[in-house]
Amino acid sequence: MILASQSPRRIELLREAGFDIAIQPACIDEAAHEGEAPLDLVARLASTKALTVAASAPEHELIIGADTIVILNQKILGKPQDNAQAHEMLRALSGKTHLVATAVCIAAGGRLAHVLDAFVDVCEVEFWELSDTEIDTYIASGEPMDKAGAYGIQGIGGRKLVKGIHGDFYTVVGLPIARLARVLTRLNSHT
Ligand SMILES: Cc1cn([C@H]2C[C@H](O)[C@@H](COP(=O)(O)OP(=O)(O)OP(=O)(O)O)O2)c(=O)[nH]c1=O
Repeated sequence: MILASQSPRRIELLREAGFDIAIQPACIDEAAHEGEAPLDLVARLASTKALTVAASAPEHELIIGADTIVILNQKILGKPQDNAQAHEMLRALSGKTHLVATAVCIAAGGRLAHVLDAFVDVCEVEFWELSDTEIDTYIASGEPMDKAGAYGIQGIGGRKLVKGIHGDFYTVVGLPIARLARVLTRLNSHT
């Protein structure tokens, strides 16, 4: 099985769940298309990652692609480019409830690479009201930089910013592992 992702969190979650995976990140253009809905974008990116790697993978190999986005008032918050953008995102999330969507796509490799299964899992996350000092202290920790929405629920973010969640914690981290494990078990029992 190949994970088409460089995310250390996804690698760790799959390995901890007992899956033996090889890593082959897919470098793709993650920009949204004009007028594309957030859930359509996240699903497209997960399947593009999986299919890009699947095309050069061995026949019958399973490839997993995933993508995570943060959605506030129908708008997508990606990864911040710099501290100023991280501040802007965290200011917008302060005191509000947003959605985190993680799309997962499982593809079969080889010349006839194709999608075997795909789903989007959504979790609701509520933030405490944040002061500018709290935001700047959090940014100074370095945690926001490689993360959608400029926070990590698994780190300091979860201990300082998050008031509550409704849904799967691991969807926010980047991979709804329990749901994915069920799909993989079903697919493996068919092969
Ligand atoms: C909201 C949130 C996001 N994130 C992370 C999950 C994802 O790794 C990242 C979103 O970026 P993605 O583009 O989904 O993934 P990635 O760039 O890390 O890896 P790849 O493209 O190779 O698959 O944000 C957290 O780790 N914790 C959080 O609480």
